[in-house]
Amino acid sequence: MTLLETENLVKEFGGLVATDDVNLTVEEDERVSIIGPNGAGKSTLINLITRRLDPTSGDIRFKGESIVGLEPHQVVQRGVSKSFQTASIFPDLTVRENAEIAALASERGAFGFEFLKHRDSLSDVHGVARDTLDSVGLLDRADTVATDLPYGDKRRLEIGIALASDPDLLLMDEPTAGMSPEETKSTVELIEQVKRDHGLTFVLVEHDMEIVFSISDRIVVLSRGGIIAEGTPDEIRGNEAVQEAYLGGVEL
Ligand SMILES: Nc1ncnc2c1ncn2[C@@H]1O[C@H](COP(=O)(O)OP(=O)(O)OP(=O)(O)O)[C@@H](O)[C@H]1O
Repeated sequence: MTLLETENLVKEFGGLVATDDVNLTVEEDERVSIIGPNGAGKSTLINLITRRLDPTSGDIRFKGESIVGLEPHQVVQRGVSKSFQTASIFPDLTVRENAEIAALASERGAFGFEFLKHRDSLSDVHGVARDTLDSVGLLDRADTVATDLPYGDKRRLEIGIALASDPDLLLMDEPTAGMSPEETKSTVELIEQVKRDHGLTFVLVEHDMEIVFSISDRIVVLSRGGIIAEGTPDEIRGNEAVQEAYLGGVEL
C-alpha cells in the first residue's frame, strides 16, 4: 500500500524553486533515504510533508488523503512523526516527563483544557511513556533531567518522543549529525531496532552515505529541487546523473 505520495509538489521561495515538481511515493514498510547535495531541497521537502511549510502548488497524500489543508499537529495525529533537527526536548524536565508530554500531546493534539478533562487516560500516558523509553533504551535514565543526558542519549530521547505518538511514518532529518562514530553506530542500530519492533516506515535525510547505503530499501536523489534518480542502493551507486550531481562533493 502507498503510505505517502506527493504529486507535482512545488515550493518556491521568491524566485527560487526549492521543490521542483516532486512526485515521491513511499510504500508501507519501506525505508527510503533522500540524498542530494547541499541546498538540493531535502529539508524543504520534509517540511512540506510535516506541514511546516505550505506548498506553492501540488498535493501531498497520506494514506490516500490529502494533508495539505491540515495543521502540523493534525498531520502527527494522522500518523506522521518527525524526529531530529528541531529540538523537541524540554531540557529542564526529566526523561520520563518528556516522554509523557509527547504521549499526551499526540493524543490531545495540543496543550489546553482538554488536558484536564481527560485525566482518566493519564494511566495510559504513563504506560505509553514507559514503553517508549523502554524501546529506545532509556528506561533506566527515566529520572534524569534531560539536559544532563549525554548527546547520544538526547538523540535517543528525540527518537522516543517521535515514537510516542505511535506513528506509521517516521521522518528523520540527519539523525546522526554531530555524533561521534560510536554514537552514530548506536543510533543506526537503534533505527534498525525501531524498524523491527515497531514495523515502521521511514524516510531518512542523511549525508552519511555509509548509513544511507546500508539502511535503505530505496534511495531518492534530489538536485536543485527535483528528483534526478531513484532506485535501490546498487542502482544509485552506479548512476551517472548522481555522480555528476555530487561531483566534487561526496564519494558514492
Ligand atoms: N525559508 C526559506 N526562505 C528562502 N529560501 C529557502 C528557505 N528554506 C530553504 N531555502 C532555500 O531552498 C533551497 C533548498 O534548501 P533546503 O534546506 O531544503 O536544502 P537541503 O537539501 O536540505 O540542504 P542541506 O543539505 O544543506 O541541509 C536552498 O537554496 C535554500 O537556500
